Amino acid sequence: WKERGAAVATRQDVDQNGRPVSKIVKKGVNDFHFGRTLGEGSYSTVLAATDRQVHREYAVKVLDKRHIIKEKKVKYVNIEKDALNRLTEHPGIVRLYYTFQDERSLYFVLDLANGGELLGHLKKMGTFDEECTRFYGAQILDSIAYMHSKGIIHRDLKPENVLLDEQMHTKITDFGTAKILDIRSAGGPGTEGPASGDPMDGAEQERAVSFVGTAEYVSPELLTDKNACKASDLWAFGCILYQLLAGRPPFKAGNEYQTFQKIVALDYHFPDGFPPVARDLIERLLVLDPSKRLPIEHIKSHPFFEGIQWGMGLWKQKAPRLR
Ligand SMILES: NC(=O)c1nn(CC2CCNCC2)c2c1CCc1cnc(N=C3C=CCC=C3)nc1-2
Repeated sequence: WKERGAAVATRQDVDQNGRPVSKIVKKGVNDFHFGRTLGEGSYSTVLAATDRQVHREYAVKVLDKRHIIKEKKVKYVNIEKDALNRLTEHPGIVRLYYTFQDERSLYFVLDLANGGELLGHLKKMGTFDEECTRFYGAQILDSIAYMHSKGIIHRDLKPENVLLDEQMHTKITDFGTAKILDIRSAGGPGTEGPASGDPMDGAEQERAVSFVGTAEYVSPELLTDKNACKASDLWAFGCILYQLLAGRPPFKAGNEYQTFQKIVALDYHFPDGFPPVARDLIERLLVLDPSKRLPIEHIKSHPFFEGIQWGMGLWKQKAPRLR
């Protein structure tokens, strides 16, 4: 694996004349004390780890080289690393600090989210109230907006991949199934979306061509024409909002195939008492035609998010007590 773009650690040192110098030091596995297992994948294990020099906790994702090659996942590993290297300046996304490798494994040194998964807290509570749904929904949306501005589609957004840090703020993780769009549609000056602001205009630039995702949150376009686009993340976002308030995802059946049938038929219902303003927003996200889903800027100004302070204020404020 080429170590490209990975940040390396620097250590403040002094030269022979006592002048401060920054020395590039490459961290290695011996620089960490490994602790509990946080998660396991088909070719990776994520462990809590403490950097022995600076006594700081991280999550270290250990990827087995032989497994990656055997399961033909080299492309996915490089996409994950490249995606994470593009997403280093947002509080709502697990940050990759640096990578290193040894003979057997690759190591991704990442933010540790000590608060566990949003899904775990939802299961404990049953459902979230509107205030909590508004706050967590806003943080997730703000992170999606940042990802999309950097030309990254997550493609597997779900409550299991929304982690919580010590302040109970969200951190989105697991970019192993992300899609990196070409620079023209990444966002930023000169690559703004067309006048309509519709995330799907110029769709030929924004389409990705491979199948990924978790059944309950997969968008209809991924099932019908195998194409993911930025609006596919907004479909998953609509499913997450519904699940926070209802305590279950909108599309769930006895098996994956039946779940897929419900999705492409838009076969879902709101439980009695579901908050009407939230229902209005979700109905504008769970739309079969991706080009007709509410674009992010319109979601932010929807009445459901009234009172949300978008931008850094959202990340500085105290998280509401879960109830
Ligand atoms: N696949 C990953 O990159 C990844 N997987 N995990 C653990 C998973 C457990 C199942 N649900 C999805 C996440 C992590 C990361 C990134 C980096 C990362 C940082 N902090 C945590 N923290 C956790 C704390 C308690 C329970 C689970 C995870 N976990 C991870």
